[in-house]
Amino acid sequence: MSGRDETPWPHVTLVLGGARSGKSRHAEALVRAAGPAPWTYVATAEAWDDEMRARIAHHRAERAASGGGGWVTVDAPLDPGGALLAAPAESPVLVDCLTLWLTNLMLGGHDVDAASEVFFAALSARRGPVVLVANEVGLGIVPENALARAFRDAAGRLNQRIAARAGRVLFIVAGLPIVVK
Ligand SMILES: Nc1nc2c(ncn2[C@@H]2O[C@H](COP(=O)(O)OP(=O)(O)OP(=O)(O)O)[C@@H](O)[C@H]2O)c(=O)[nH]1
Repeated sequence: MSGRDETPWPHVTLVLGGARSGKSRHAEALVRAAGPAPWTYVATAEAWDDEMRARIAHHRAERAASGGGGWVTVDAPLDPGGALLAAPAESPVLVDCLTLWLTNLMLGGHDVDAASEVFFAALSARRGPVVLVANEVGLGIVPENALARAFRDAAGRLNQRIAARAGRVLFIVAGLPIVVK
């Protein structure tokens, strides 16, 4: 016995995929289909430079176009669990993306295990549907750099832990979903 809470999360969907695989678009559609607005978009990305600002503006415009004003965006680069708990009860929530959250934690020198437990507790407490987006980062060659290897391992472990408890897991390839669980 690990002593950890490992109860399942039937209300959680994990959407995995590589960069520009179409996972965000697919996840947004799942959230819109999961229940009426408001749909909470928990963003873990930070706009470090002009390219990222443009990327974020593009995503916001796409959500406005597809969601007709139904999306509420919450920035949570370090505490997506807090944003989950603050979202209206029962309403659908999207967290995009866990891998960037992990990056923020590791680059900021935070305790990844402790932060993960806080996030998992928030997932357990939530009743409404939650869609989590994460990158599948381990399909390429082994990185030469130790930090990149540690990151790749941490991302894979996080995905496994969430997939084990999520009610549904999808892998998006070239815009198309493969049902994993
Ligand atoms: N801060 C902030 N970030 C956002 C917002 N909308 C989207 N993002 C971020 O944009 C990122 C996803 O965009 P991309 O990097 O273009 O997606 P991708 O993972 O390469 O491609 P796909 O697999 O096609 O989704 C996520 O990390 C989001 O957090 C927003 O309104 N505010």
